[in-house]
Amino acid sequence: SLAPNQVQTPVAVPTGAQSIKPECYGVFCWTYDLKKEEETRSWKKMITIAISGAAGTISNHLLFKLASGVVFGPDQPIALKLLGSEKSFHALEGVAMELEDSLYPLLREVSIGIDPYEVFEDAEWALLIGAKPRGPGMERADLLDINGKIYAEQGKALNAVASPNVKVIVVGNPCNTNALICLKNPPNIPAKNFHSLTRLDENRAKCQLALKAGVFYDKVSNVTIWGNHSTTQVPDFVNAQIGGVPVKEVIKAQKWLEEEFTEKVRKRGGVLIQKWGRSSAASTAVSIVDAINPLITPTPPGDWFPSGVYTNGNPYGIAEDLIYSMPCRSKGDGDYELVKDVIFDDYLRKRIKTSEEELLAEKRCTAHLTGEGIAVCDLPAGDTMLPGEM
Ligand SMILES: NC(=O)c1ccc[n+]([C@@H]2O[C@H](COP(=O)([O-])OP(=O)(O)OC[C@H]3O[C@@H](n4cnc5c(N)ncnc54)[C@H](O)[C@@H]3O)[C@@H](O)[C@H]2O)c1
Repeated sequence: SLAPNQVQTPVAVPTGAQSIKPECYGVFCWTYDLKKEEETRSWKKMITIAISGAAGTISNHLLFKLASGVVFGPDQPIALKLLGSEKSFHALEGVAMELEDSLYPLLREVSIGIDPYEVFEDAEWALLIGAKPRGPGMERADLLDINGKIYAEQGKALNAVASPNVKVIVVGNPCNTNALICLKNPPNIPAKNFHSLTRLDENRAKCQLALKAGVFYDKVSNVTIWGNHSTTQVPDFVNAQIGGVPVKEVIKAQKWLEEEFTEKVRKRGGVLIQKWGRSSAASTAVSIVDAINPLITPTPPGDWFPSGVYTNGNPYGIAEDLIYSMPCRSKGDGDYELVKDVIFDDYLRKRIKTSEEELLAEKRCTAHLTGEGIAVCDLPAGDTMLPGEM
């Protein structure tokens, strides 16, 4: 008999060579009789999740979380569609082999490929992680162009073959502008469905506030990361709470909050690279799970979560037509609404503006990829892109 947290292993029903789908991988090519299994348990309808950069370091942590059921639930069978680059195709096969060998009952299909028009077919979630790293001496404008082209193409592919209501989370950097480019290319997918990942920054901010206040992380709520996933981001201690009380009433150290806390969160990625020798991967994968979760579960009353979303009709006066991280609430249906009751002071306003200016400059620099004419790269002085996470 099965313990309550176990799921019965499915029985593969091979129905002959004709049932083997050419695009699938290994054991996942067998056709399972899902209908028959549904009679014995109450599984939901299978969902399809596409992941780009699937042979990369972040994905290597993320895929096993998705397959285990901790993200979408123990009654949610999934199909994984893994997109790699030509260079990473062999590694992608290795990833699929490891998924096979993990015997996850909920993982019903795995397919791998390098053509987004094939891999993104019917995707209901697209977790776009694949990107070129910023090489030594590479200018920011070059990185925006190289990765922007990848995201323009993937946006077009999503538009052509994914589910029309696909939810897209862009992780590959520079993730806000990549997400904007991606959403500009598919005319049929609502702009509201596109997110850039700032959940890692939120988690880092919560950790630092918990450390300073001497409480566990779960006491910290209402943390917003405003703006770009870069060193201009604004971790908001003005609206954040600890145990339901404003942070400023618990941590009575304004200078620490304004300077040390803000710098620590903004530069955490770079410091981690100095220690680890590579960019954060495990905690990024965890933060992708943490970014999906608030979209599929109702936000607890009074709380919110930040996400890089489209600034169409935002109540904060931030320039329209950007992907900018702002506080959101969700009913758990995959959609979200922006939070209206936030406090602004001069400190926040000024910094929110700086991040906005950076994103506007990134947008001008990628105009050729969004259909808005000739690109002009007047990026602000000082390298504000997260060191090493590029
Ligand atoms: N938003 C965030 O909070 C955050 C945090 C950490 C890292 N990142 C970013 O995530 C991205 C991935 O990081 P990683 O550590 O997994 O890198 P990685 O280099 O280990 O993996 C990236 C993978 O993407 C693949 N790839 C490149 N171009 C591709 C394309 N056109 N289509 C599909 N796949 C392609 C590469 O072959 C590689 O396997 C980077 O851009 C990094 O800067 C974002």
